[in-house]
Amino acid sequence: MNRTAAVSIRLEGVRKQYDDGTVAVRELSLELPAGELTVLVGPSGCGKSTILRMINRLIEPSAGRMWLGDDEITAVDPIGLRRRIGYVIQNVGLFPHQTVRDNVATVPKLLGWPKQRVAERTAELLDLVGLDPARYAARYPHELSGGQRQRVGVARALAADPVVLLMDEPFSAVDPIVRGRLQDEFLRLQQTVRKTIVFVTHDVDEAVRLGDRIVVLSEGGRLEQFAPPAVLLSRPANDFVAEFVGSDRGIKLLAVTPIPREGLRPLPDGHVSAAQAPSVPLGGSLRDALAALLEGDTGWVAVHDGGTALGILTPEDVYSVLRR
Ligand SMILES: Nc1ncnc2c1ncn2[C@@H]1O[C@H](COP(=O)(O)OP(=O)(O)OP(=O)(O)O)[C@@H](O)[C@H]1O
Repeated sequence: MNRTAAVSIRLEGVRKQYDDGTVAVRELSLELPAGELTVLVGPSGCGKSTILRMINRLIEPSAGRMWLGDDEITAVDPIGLRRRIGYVIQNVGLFPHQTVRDNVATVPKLLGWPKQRVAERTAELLDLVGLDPARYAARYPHELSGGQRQRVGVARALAADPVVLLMDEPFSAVDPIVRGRLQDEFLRLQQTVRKTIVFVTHDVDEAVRLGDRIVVLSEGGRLEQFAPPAVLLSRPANDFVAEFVGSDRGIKLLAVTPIPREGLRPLPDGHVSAAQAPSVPLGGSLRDALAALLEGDTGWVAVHDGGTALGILTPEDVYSVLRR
C-alpha cells in the first residue's frame, strides 16, 4: 500500500493577499515532516484553507516559496503536482452519477492504469477504509451514509498513492459519534500508509486526537505555535494558544500523555501479578491509568506489558508525569 515514500512539505515566507486586499496569510514559514500528520488549527478565517490550497496550487501564493520534498511547488506543472497530492474536503465532492468504484478509480483511470490494476486497487482501498467492496462498490453516493461518503472520499484521495494528503475539515459534516469512529479508523489507516498529511480543523479536540504535530494559527495565517499535542497542552506558547486550546487542557493532556516506562514504583508485597489489581497496558495513556485508578480501591494501578506487571502508578505519579 505504501509504495511511494512520503516527503516533507516546506513553506518559506509564504504570503497570500487576495485581489480585494484581504491578507489571508501574512508570512508563514513551516516545515512539515515526512510521514507525519500535521494539523492546522485556528479560528475561522485564519487562513487554514488558503494554506492547503496553496500547497496544491488551487491558489497561487503572492510571495514566498514552497517545496514538496525537493520539488519547488510553484515551479512544477500544477496538474502533475495535484496527481501527487490527495485532497479531501468537507462533504467530499464525490461524483453523484458515478458508483463508489468509479469514484475511487478516478485518478488511476486518468493515469491510464490497466483495468485489472484499477479494479484491484479500488477493492484494496475500500477494504482499507472499512467498506466491504462486495457490498458498497456498485452503490451510488446517495446510497451511503455521510460517514461512508467521507470514507469513500479518503479512499479516492489515496487511490493513486499520493505522496501527500491534504484534508480540509473532512469529518466536520458528520455527527459526533460517527466523527469519533472516523477519527479512530483514520488513525489506524495512517499507521498503515504513513503519508505526509496536512489536516485542517477548527476543533482543538480533533487536532489533539489526530495530530503528530499541531500548528496553531491566528488571523492572517500568523503562526502562534507549532508543537506536538502534549507540548501544546502543557506549555502553550502564549495567551492566544492557552485560550484557544481551552481551560480543560489538563484533561486533554491526560489523553495524549503516554504511561511512562521508566520510574514506575515496584509492585506492593503480595501482588505478584497485574491480574490481582486494577491495571493498564503500557502503551495506554495517563487518562486510562486514572480511569483504572478511580475504578479500583487500591490507590494505585499496575502497569503491564503483555502479561508482565512492570510496576505501579499512584495518583501522585500521574500528577508528576503531567508536570514534567
Ligand atoms: N477568494 C477570496 N477573496 C478574498 N478573500 C478571501 C478569499 N478566500 C478567502 N478569503 C479570506 O481569506 C481569509 C482566510 O480564509 P480561509 O478560508 O483560508 O480561512 P479558514 O481558516 O480556512 O476559515 P474557516 O475555518 O472558516 O474555513 C478570510 O478572511 C477569508 O474571508
